[in-house]
Amino acid sequence: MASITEYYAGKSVLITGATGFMGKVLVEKLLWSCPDVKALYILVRPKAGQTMEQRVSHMMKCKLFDRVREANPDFHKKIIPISSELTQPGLSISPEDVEKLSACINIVFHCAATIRFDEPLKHALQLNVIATQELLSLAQRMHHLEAFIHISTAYANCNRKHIDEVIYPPPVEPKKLIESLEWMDDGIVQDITPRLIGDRPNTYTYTKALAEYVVQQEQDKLNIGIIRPSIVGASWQEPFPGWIDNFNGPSGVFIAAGKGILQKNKRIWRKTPKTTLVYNCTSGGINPFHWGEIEHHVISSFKRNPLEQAFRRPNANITSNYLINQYWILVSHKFPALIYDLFLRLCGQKPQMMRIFNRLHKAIGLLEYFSSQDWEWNSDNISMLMSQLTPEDRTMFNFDVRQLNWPEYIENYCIGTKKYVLNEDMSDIPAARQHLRKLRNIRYTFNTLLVVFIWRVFIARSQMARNIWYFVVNLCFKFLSYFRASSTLTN
Ligand SMILES: CCCCCCCCCCCCCCCCCCCC(=O)SCCNC(=O)CCNC(=O)[C@H](O)C(C)(C)COP(=O)(O)OP(=O)(O)OC[C@H]1O[C@@H](n2cnc3c(N)ncnc32)[C@H](O)[C@@H]1OP(=O)(O)O
Ligand SMILES: NC(=O)C1=CN([C@@H]2O[C@H](COP(=O)(O)OP(=O)(O)OC[C@H]3O[C@@H](n4cnc5c(N)ncnc54)[C@H](OP(=O)(O)O)[C@@H]3O)[C@@H](O)[C@H]2O)C=CC1
Repeated sequence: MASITEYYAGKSVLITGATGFMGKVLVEKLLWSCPDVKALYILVRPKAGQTMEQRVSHMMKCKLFDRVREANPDFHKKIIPISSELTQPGLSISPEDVEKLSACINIVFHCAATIRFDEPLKHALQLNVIATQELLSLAQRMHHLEAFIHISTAYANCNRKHIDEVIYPPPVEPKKLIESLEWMDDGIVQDITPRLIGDRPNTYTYTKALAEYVVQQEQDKLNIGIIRPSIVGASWQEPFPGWIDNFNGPSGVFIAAGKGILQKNKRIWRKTPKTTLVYNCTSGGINPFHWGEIEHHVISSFKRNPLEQAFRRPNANITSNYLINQYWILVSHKFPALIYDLFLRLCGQKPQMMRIFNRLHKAIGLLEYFSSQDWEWNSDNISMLMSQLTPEDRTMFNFDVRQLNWPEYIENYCIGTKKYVLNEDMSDIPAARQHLRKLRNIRYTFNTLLVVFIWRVFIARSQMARNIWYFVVNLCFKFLSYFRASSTLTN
């Protein structure tokens, strides 16, 4: 049997979403571990004032590609950008490019998607479902296609508690939904979205479920693999530990905790985990790690490697109690934010803390569905795949999460958010630690003054408080006298 590296030798691969988080990692891994791959065709659109070429050249300068660049400075020659806007008919690929792709592509990886939880349904449907259909049509024109790999999510079927490696019936027939939404204006679609998505939390998981069904419909014509990762954080080992470039999933929450703008958090649990080619890529069933443990390691990691200019000391206590949570939001988030914004206003600067907290609460609200429930994923196909690999491939393409040391992973993850998401320098850590010590002293001083103030107010108003106070002071005095007398006798 050919090894994976041998299999890719001389092959041409088409990748959508190559400029995204997962796509970039895939491009890097293919270039590194399959150096004889013939070409990687990537569908890219112009964006944010940058042409397709500028975007690709910028992407290839990313630190992620350091080892590939070092091994082969000409690696960019294997990357062939194809202009494509996935929301347009025919993916807006030129007829010449369609010809080219039809003639040479052997494997397709479909990573592109909108992963926003608050995406309007029409747009999520357009990108996650209709564009997938278009890509499948294109794939059918490819004369040498061997596999179509669709990247889904382990949460596509999050309305179920036990998720097998099968395609479940879709919540609605995609074709009918597409036809109905076509004539509706955005306002109507927004109004009926909650009814449509039903027991799913957002348009993302809903449209990803529809996309799986759409892909499965082509299984008689194409060799299809559906990959369902759960939550993808920073890189584990390759190309180096801790690489991450976004705030998605839990990363934004980690950063918020590290910056001290997440003092208390809602309760989080975690207990994660056959048509033949669906792969649930989850870790909970094999190497579980609970949100409570994650919290502990994230906080202690950020105390060792603090982020710059933290608002408060890293913290995030998990609570399931709604009232306690609301209390901490008020006391630990809103009140300090208000004071800080007032301070900024007095200094003639624009207030910003309240805005950051509101954004954070919105993000946490959207994540809460996932962080407060348990799912059980069957991952037999993943285990089977692992057992079929040669020992060399198992090392080169290591996805055995049993070997993952969670505390070490979380440490690298946190350092990765500091270095690659926030672009902070590791040499600033001593200054950041000094800043945390200053924050701790401010907190102690503030708390002491607060206690003294409250007590003084209380004493001034209540005879009973005064009596208790005199009783306690008297008791302390007596205890001290007794202690002094007994120590004089002993001497
Ligand atoms: C230390 C305590 C830890 C204890 C553990 C606690 C963990 C709790 C968290 C649990 C997380 C559970 C996560 C489960 C997720 C499962 C999902 C399924 C898996 C997937 O398929 S992955 C894809 C998931 N998709 C996402 O994660 C995207 C979610 N994001 C959004 O939908 C939007 O970004 C959001 C949150 C609605 C915000 O939208 P908007 O207000 O329009 O802002 P922008 O997106 O334009 O961003 C503006 C600006 O803010 C930055 N940003 C984005 N998100 C965050 C964030 N969470 N925290 C901080 N900052 C964030 C963004 O980069 C932009 O910055 P610019 O500089 O570009 O302006
Ligand atoms: N990250 C995670 O934790 C998980 C991700 N997944 C899945 O993995 C896949 C990739 O996710 P991830 O890399 O995190 O997402 P990103 O948001 O980082 O990347 C999305 C990619 O899709 C492209 N794209 C979006 N809209 C268009 C468009 N209209 N035309 C052309 N390209 C477009 C983006 O291009 P551009 O740069 O031009 O915007 C980008 O390359 C998705 O299918 C997602 O569902 C599944 C589980 C977990």
